[in-house]
Amino acid sequence: MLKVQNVSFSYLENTPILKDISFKIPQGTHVSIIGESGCGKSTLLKLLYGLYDLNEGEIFWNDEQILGPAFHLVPGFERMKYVAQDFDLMPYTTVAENIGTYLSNFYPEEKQQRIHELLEMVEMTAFADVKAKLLSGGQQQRVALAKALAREPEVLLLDEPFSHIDNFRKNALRRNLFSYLKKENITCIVATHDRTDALSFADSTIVLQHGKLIAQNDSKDLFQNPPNKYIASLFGEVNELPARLFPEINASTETILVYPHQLKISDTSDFKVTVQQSYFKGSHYLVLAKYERKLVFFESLEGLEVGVLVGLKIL
Ligand SMILES: Nc1ncnc2c1ncn2[C@@H]1O[C@H](COP(=O)(O)OP(=O)(O)OP(=O)(O)O)[C@@H](O)[C@H]1O
Repeated sequence: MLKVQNVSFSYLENTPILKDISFKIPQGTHVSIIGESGCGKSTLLKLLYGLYDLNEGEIFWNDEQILGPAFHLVPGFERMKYVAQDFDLMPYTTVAENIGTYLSNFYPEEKQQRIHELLEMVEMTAFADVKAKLLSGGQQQRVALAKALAREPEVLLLDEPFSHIDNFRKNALRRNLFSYLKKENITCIVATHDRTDALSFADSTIVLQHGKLIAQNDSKDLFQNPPNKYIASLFGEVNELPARLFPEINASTETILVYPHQLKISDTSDFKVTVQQSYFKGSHYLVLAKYERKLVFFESLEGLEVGVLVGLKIL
């Protein structure tokens, strides 16, 4: 169990970055940390790893306290691995050697076997003998992941781990990686801007806003019942509309949050919007429309002409 208790931190005096953060993460759980840029996601991961000294509070992995550089010559908690946004590879060393950095040379066959397994997992076998500096950003990111897993950590901390990887590889890699982590019971915490990391691969999600933890919940619950617009908007476009526009539902609040996929074109609806723009998304169009002076997003199977008036209801 990872226990974070009332943690506060600032890089500079009088500029608090994280404020009174507390949460618990059971072993083997996958958690995503989401929040707008600059809210403190990377900083939180660094604190969990022990890279900085806390101003207040405590962090424990089981019974062991995670302490910062004031207490350790080499910062970083040894049962964890942290993959930063800058990958931290040795540029003039091959991919295979980079992955094997933390593996003992005492058992060369086992070492080669393990490197081979990891190369396969991140689909980099063909690049085993290529020097890291010659790789693309996405390839470096995959090597950094493999390197972090070489000596299995108990906790894996990932900062935007798939940000440089193309969609096709990203999905395959995510499936491989997260099923491997589950099988090995490795706890994984991912700071991310990608809603798929949270929705498809995380058991629960922590939401930060201005350095405060404002929600920690099952990822699906947070998406389906977002407590506020900030949280809903981290998952994509969202409309905040007067509840009176939708007599078909019995809302207890004055306004309601509605995702674009929850709105449907209806000729009989009195809630009429004027189409401004249709954006093709592959399987559907995201339509931007105006209701009075407010922007409204909804989905449509067909692109709609600019200026057309359509009625909308809730699905
Ligand atoms: N080394 C540092 N010294 C001083 N301030 C810093 C340092 N690193 C980050 N900050 C500040 O701390 C705040 C939080 O930064 P952090 O990188 O944790 O945010 P983030 O949520 O990970 O952002 P992003 O999503 O853009 O990566 C920002 O205001 C940033 O400017």
